[in-house]
This record gives sequence, structure tokens and C-alpha cells, in this order.
Amino acid sequence: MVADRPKTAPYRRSLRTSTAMQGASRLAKDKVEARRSSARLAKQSPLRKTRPRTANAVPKKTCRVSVKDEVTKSSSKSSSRVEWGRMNVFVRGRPLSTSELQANAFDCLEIADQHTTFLHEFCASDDYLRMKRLKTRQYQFDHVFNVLDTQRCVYEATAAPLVESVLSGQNASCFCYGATGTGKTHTMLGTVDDPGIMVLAFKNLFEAIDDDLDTDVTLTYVEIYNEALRDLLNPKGPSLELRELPGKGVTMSGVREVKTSSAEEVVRLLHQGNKHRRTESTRCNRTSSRSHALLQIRVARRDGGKTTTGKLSLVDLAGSERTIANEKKSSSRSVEGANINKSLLSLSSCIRALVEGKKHIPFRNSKLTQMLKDSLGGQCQTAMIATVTPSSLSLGETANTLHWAERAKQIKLPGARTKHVMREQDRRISSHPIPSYAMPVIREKRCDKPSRESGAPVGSRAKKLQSLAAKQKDIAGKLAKAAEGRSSRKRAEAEAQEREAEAARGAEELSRAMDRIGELEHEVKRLRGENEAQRSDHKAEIAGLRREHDRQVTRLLRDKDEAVQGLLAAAAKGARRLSAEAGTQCAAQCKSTANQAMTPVFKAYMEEKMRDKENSSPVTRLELPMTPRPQHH
Ligand SMILES: Nc1ncnc2c1ncn2[C@@H]1O[C@H](COP(=O)(O)OP(=O)(O)OP(=O)(O)O)[C@@H](O)[C@H]1O
Repeated sequence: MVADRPKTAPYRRSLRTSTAMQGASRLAKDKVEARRSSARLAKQSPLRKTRPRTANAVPKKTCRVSVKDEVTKSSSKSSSRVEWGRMNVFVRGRPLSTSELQANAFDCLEIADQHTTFLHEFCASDDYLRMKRLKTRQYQFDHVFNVLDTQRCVYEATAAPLVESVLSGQNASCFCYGATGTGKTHTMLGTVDDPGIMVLAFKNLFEAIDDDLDTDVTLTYVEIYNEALRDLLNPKGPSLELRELPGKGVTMSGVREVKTSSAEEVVRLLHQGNKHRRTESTRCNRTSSRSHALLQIRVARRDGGKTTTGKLSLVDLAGSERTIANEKKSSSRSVEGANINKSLLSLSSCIRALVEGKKHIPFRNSKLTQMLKDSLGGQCQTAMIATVTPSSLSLGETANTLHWAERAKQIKLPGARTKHVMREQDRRISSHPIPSYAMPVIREKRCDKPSRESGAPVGSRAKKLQSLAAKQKDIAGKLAKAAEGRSSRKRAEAEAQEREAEAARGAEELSRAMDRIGELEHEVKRLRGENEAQRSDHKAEIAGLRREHDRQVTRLLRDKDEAVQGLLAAAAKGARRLSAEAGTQCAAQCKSTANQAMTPVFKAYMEEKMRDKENSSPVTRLELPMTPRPQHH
């Protein structure tokens, strides 16, 4: 595979010859020279000829053409054609920072061509044992940016095609992924003088729309901090909720959507939003973003009676940070870091599941993956920009970022199961145990060593052979040990993979169970509501029936009382007119008639009264108590 690497690239030839002659130990001292030569040669390359030094110096069109031409040229040459697929992965390395240079870090990232990059491991020139195990890893991407590539060049290659898709009514997204301090915010936001993708996308969009009154552009700008969503354009507003609507995908309820018509207004809104974004000073970055920021641009175009809507999501992720044992951190910083790492880990799990073509993708494990669901697993076009530092001090993080970026490249369209997943081991250059830079030094040392160490007089062939045989034996022993170590490492790796797979299975099951619990809770809530509604309906019905019943009873009793009163009055009247006897008879008749109509209580009362008055005087007037009315409580 080493032979495949283009040997004619002047940048690498000069780097290799100069460093080789001086030895690996002097690499650190020569970094400035190497950087200078890389800059010089990059200027000579056809890419630099057409590409401006700064984004604003040369018209946009020139730059755009240069990148596109370059991609097309290379695609026609290389066997793996670069086409805008559903997920395109880019790599952008930043220059070594001042602090990295002060810490004697050197550049271990080699950009072989627009698609290929090598990551070299290094060790001290006298660390022979490690030297033999050093590896160079090769990675392939859709495009690898040079450190001198401008913001506009990065925009033109990554997000500009997405803006075109959005204008034609499709969804697209672009996100930056990488360790802390590698340039995610620089790439996405940039600075006032050197704006990044977010601002350039809007400029491009408004240029394309060109005051078209039938087009509406709205934007939302939110952050995910400690697994909570916050509106950066309305920071005092309520916390937002993620909802998944059929046909609309993942949406945020309660978010402030701002209608905008100029790039200047957008810059102002972004500036305003960024003031509320959480940043902290970390080991690697003075203004490290502690939250994931998501800018969504919705473009609605009316054409006759039809409206097409496209959505562009631009995401600046927070960077993962390694915890250093002796680093002092406040508890809130630890929680922040844990949440960032957790969400990035769930992003890795989703990428793994998508690459392996699994049916269940654990998008619900974190807010970040829920938000990126459309970008990773949906039908929208996505650009992933992996940002890395070339510093030898951050080799682990760089290898990790490149590994996941390469995995993401293998994500296929949903439904298309991946038949062949390239294993990482296949991509390592195992036949290249020692970096080419260090080779001559080792050779020099090997030549010197036997005579010096054994002290054998030159010409004494037997002794020399003896010492060589001893050395050979020694080396064979070391090789056997190394092989043993390798096999035990392989075993451990296999075990770790098994454990990882088990954990992924567990997470999958947990997520399914959580889904089921959610469904059941929803069902219980619905049934409770129904029950409550039925109960209140029945209550109202019973109260109505009671009222009706009371009304009827009262009416009947009143009618009856009135009839009795009438009869008694008639009897009294008749008694006055007729003789006392006839009056008495009539009264007796009336009384008996009244008695029949009376209620038992009333009757008993009347009989008692009549007994008292019978002999004393003829009935002139009877005082009747009113029948008690029914009472309900
Ligand atoms: N391509 C680049 N060219 C020049 N400088 C860069 C580049 N990329 C990043 N930098 C510089 O590196 C520093 C860190 O960059 P930045 O803040 O964008 O990192 P980050 O990945 O967003 O970090 P974090 O995840 O901690 O927020 C900044 O000072 C930035 O100016």
C-alpha cells in the first residue's frame, strides 16, 4: 500500500528527504521549515494557483470553479468517483497552534491528495522497540482540505451544493465533528473578517433568491446544553421540546422562527444568538463551545398555487474532551463534559448501526441524535466535516475523529443493507511499521551498534558471526514475545468488540422498552381521560333526573293541597248557608271526601283535631297544616 502513495508529490518528497537526513529526533526542530515548504509547494500546486489567499480578496465564482474543477478532475482520474451522494465526508486540518508549537508538537498528518490522508505515529529516535510497532494509517474521504484552504473554498465544496438542493425544495444538512479546539466553530461560524459556512450559506442563498418576493426565508438558532434545548434567539423563553411529526420530520415546539431578508440581518441575529451560547476556556481552546448549536434555514418558494419548502440544518457540535487525571474541574464542568461525550458517543452508536445496516438505530438516546435523525438516517443530503489538528500531541483524538468520519462515509441509503463493511484493520498499512522519516536514522544506528556494543575487533569474522547469531536469537525471542503480545492484544480487542456489541444490543433493547413504556403511558393517560369524561357525564345526567323528579312531586302535592283547601272552603260555605244539621252532614261528607284524599299523616292529624272539636261547635273553619314538601340533599 505504501507503493500506492504518490511519490512524486513535491511537498512530501522535500519533507521526507530533509527530515530523513536529519533524523526523527530533529523533526520537531524542523517543523517550521516543513511548514514553510508545505506552504511554498501548496502555492505551486494547481489548486493554489486558482485559489485566493483570503476569501474576500477574489470573487466567489473563481474560487467555486476551482474547487469544483479540482474535484471533477480528480474524480475522472481516480477509480472512486467523487459524486454528491447522500452523505459526503470531508476532512479539514488546521495549522499547528502557537501553544502546540511551544510544546514541541510536530505535524503528523500528511495530505497525500484530495482524497487521501495519512496519520503517522511517532516516537523518540532511540525507542527501538516502539519504533517497530509504529503505524501509519491511511484514510480515504470525499475531499481532504489543505491547511491553507480558505473558508470560502471549504464552503464551496461542502455547503454550496446543499444550498442549491434546499432552493429546489429538498432537505440538507452540514455538521462539523471533531475534538475540542480543532476548528469546528471556525469552520461553521468563522469570524467577522473571515466568515464561515453559516454566514456564507446565507449570502449565497440571498444572492440566488435575488429579492424574489415569492420566497420566504426563516431561521431558527438553538443549542443543546446538558441535554436541554434552548432557543438562542429567545434565551428567556421556555425550554423547547423535540417532536417528530409524520411528513415533517423532527421539529421543535415553541421555537422562535425569524423571517429574514438579508445576510446582514442574519449576521446580526447569529451574533446576538452567539452571545447567549455557552463557552468556557479549556485546556485546548480558550473559547470552547460547551453546547451543540443548530442553525436551521427554511426556504419556502411559491410557484403558482404550489409551495415547495427546503430546510438546511447547519450544526456546530461541541468538541469531545479527554479527561486528564490531574486536571481540576468543577462539578458543573464535569457534568457538561459528560453530557457532551455521552451525546457524541450516541452519535457514534448511530453511525455504527447505520453502517452495519441495523434495523433499529438508537436515535432516541440523546437530543443530538434525535435532531440529526433526518441528516443521518433520512433522505436528506448531508455533508460531514471532520476537523482535526495535525499535532502529534493529539494523535489519539485525531485518529478517533478520522476513524468515525471514515465510518460515516459508509452510511448507505436507508433500507440498503451494507453487504461489505471494510474493517479498520484492512485500512492500516501493516507493512509500514516505521515511518519513512525515521528509517535512515534507524539504519545508521543499526550499522553503528554491533561493533560498538560487542567491542569486537574489526575483521574477527568468527566473533562477529557469533555476536550476530546471539543478536538474531535475541531478536527472535523479542519477535516471539511481540507475537504473543499481539495475539493477546487481538484477543482483548475481540473481547472488547464483543462487549461493545453486547452493550449496543442492551442499549437497543432498552430503547425499544422505553418506546413501549412511552406508548403504554400514553394509552393509560388516554383511558383515564375517557373514564373521567364518562363519569362527569353520568353525574350531570343523575342530577338532571333528580331535579325533574323533585319538580313533579312538588307539583302533584301542590295540586292535591289546593283541591283539599277548595273542598274545605266549600264545606264551610255550605255549612253557613244550610241549617246546622244539614251543615253538619254536609261538613261530614266533605270531611270524608277530604279524608280519602288526604295523606296518612295529614289524616291522623285531622282526625285528632275533629275529635277535639266535634261536640263543642259546628265546623266553621278548618285550619290545615300544609303537606310537607320532599327535600333532597
Ligand atoms: N483552519 C483554521 N485556520 C486557522 N485557524 C484555525 C483554523 N481552525 C481553527 N483555527 C483556530 O483554532 C482555534 C480553535 O478553533 P475553534 O474554536 O473553532 O475550535 P472548536 O473545534 O470549535 O473547539 P470547541 O469544540 O472547543 O468549541 C481558534 O483560535 C481558531 O481561530
